[in-house]
This record gives sequence, C-alpha cells and structure tokens, in this order.
Amino acid sequence: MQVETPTILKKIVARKHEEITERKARTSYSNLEVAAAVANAHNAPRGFAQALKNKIAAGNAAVIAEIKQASPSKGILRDPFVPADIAKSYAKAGAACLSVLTDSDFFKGHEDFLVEARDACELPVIRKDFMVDEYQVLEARAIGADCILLIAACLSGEKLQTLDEMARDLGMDVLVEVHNRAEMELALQYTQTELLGINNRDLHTFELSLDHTFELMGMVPEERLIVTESGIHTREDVALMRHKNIHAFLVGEAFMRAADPGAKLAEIF
Ligand SMILES: O=C(O)c1ccccc1NCC(=O)[C@H](O)[C@H](O)COP(=O)(O)O
Repeated sequence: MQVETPTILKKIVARKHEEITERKARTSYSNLEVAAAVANAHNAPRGFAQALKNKIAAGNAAVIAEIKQASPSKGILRDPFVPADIAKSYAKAGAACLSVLTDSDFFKGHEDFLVEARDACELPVIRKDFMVDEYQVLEARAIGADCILLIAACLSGEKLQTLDEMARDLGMDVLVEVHNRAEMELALQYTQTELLGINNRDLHTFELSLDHTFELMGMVPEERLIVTESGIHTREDVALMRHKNIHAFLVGEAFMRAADPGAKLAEIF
C-alpha cells in the first residue's frame, strides 16, 4: 500500500489541531469569552474592510501589508524582526491594513507580534493563522484582531459558515481565501463576508502564478471585494492587477526582504 506524503498545508492543519487542544487545556473557552468581551469594550475592532474600501474610494490601491519573519516556502525572510517598527513603517507609507502571522511552528509568528504591531499604529490588523476552530476566533478578538483569515482549503462548508458568522458577530471582518474554482464555489456558498482573497500561491505545492487571480475573478459577484494575495513583487505586478480592476493587495515577502518595508511599499505602489 502506498502512503500519501502530507502536503505542507495538511501538516500545518494537523499541527494546528494539536496546538488548539494544548491551548484549551491552558485557557478555558469561557475565560476566553470574557477576554474577547473585554477587548470589545476597550479595544473595539478598527474596521478592516472599511479601511480597504476607503483607500479604493480615494482612487488608491488598498494594501494589506504583512508582518512575517519566515514562511515554509521561503524560510527566514527577516532578521532582526521588530513588529512594532515594521508596523510604523507601513503606516507611514500609506498601508490600509496590517496582516500579522501568529503561527509559531511554521512562520515563527506569535500573538504578541499582533499586539505589538497594532499598538504601534492605528491600522486595522488581520490575524493571519490557520483557523479551524471557534476557539481561535475568540482568541483573535481577545488579542485585539480586527479581522481573521479563513482558508477555504482547510475548512468544510459548514465550518466556513460557522467561523465566518462567529467572527462577524464579534465585530471582526473576515477575509475568506481561495485558490481554485472548487474553493471559490465553497466560499461563495457558505460565507457572507465581503472580503474575498484569491491566493496566487497553491498552499499544497507552493506553485505561484498571478494568473490565478485573473482566472477566478470572473466568478466573484460585485458585492464582494477581491484581494489578490501572494507573489506581488513589482510595480508591473501592481499595474497589471489594477488594469484588470483589482485594487486590493496582500503583500508579504517583497516588503519583508527590504531594509525599509514601508519604503518598499511606497516604491511598488
Ligand atoms: O508562504 C508560504 O510558504 C505558505 C505556505 C503554506 C501556507 C501559507 C503560506 N503563505 C501564506 C501566504 O499566502 C502569504 O503569507 C501571503 O499571501 C503573502 O504572500 P507573499 O507576498 O508572497 O509573501
């Protein structure tokens, strides 16, 4: 019998389930509910989707600028890595929002990085992680996240629906991410969120092509806002997207490898 080698995404999701079990043993769901309520009272969501729409309405590109130290496909991207300094640099350069990796095992991320980045500026922040359980949604709000990522490749239709509704009930926005037609159909059927991310990277194989955005964008109804994700490196990439009427971008590596991430943002956009 041939044993199938798990892809990186499958490994991440399997580890995520273990991690959540460990976390639940440390902090109960009800304690987390209290923490999320406290965050809503003192640290209200900043309006992630609205920040993107404001930029676009003003005729600008809306950039979700990512803060990540490492990735499975590229290894270490930045060292030293100071989330608060990166956040300030992005804010000064006109980013609409921040994306902060909180997964530690595969991206060297941490929840503290989200807190530090958010405290350092006024931009809304997405918790970039692999969400598979309601517990993580509560955790996201408890640490101050303004938005969560739901990756269709990791979730059933029912789970997408539950986590999307739960996040929005907590006042957060949701970016639902797809990479192919089947995932797009799932996301459109099971989520109500307006933010629809098309990831140009296949998270199973790391294959990357901006054509994924162009191939899938026609499936997206007008009321959803498309965010093109991954593989944006040059002014030409941005111009190509904007020419096709795509105005919202999620960019990580190109900024993380630059000495001054904000200056790189200003250069490309
Ligand atoms: O980037 C990876 O290696 C990766 C592997 C497995 C799951 C997710 C992964 N990346 C997440 C992302 O797609 C990116 O962080 C994000 O879209 C920004 O992409 P880039 O501008 O190419 O850094």
